[in-house]
Amino acid sequence: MKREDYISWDEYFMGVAKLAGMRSKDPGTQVGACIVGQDNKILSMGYNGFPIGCSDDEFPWEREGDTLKTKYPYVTHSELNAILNYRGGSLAGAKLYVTLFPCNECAKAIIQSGIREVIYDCDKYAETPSVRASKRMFRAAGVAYRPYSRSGRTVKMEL
Ligand SMILES: O=c1[nH]c(=O)n([C@H]2C[C@H](O)[C@@H](COP(=O)(O)O)O2)cc1CO
Ligand SMILES: [Zn+2]
Repeated sequence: MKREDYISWDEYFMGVAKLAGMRSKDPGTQVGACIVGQDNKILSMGYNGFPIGCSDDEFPWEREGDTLKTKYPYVTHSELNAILNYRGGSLAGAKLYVTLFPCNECAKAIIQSGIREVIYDCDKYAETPSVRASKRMFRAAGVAYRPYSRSGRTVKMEL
């Protein structure tokens, strides 16, 4: 008889997104994303980090101060990295699992890439103009978004 305590699709894909986020060097917020095709096959993953060639040890991870001395102008968001990492063709009809609600810049890339559903975990920036703009664009473009429903399952892995 088959096992009954296997993880659900949602746990699997959000788990993969979380694991991707664990690669982030950002001391503030680590974000992970996982793009899934309509057939439940993983197409791409990403996390927030500096572009190729922009050293994690030379570019700043600061949140505050002179803009050019903060991470914000340089960091690539997890969602954009996941979209750009995909080299297989079209993402039309795909789903995006992401640990943090996408900002307005990622929302534009999500819509334009043809992703049709966003499943997010944390929404700590919900009241910011950026996230409010994302939701407005998603609604207008017909991109569905829903909060990930945590199962409460904890997974321990020896790595
Ligand atoms: O959607 C997102 N995706 C994403 O990867 N990020 C990244 C950019 C930064 O590296 C970090 C946010 O940092 P902070 O919370 O310290 O402002 O998360 C931030 C957002 C904002 O919603
Ligand atoms: Zn973003």
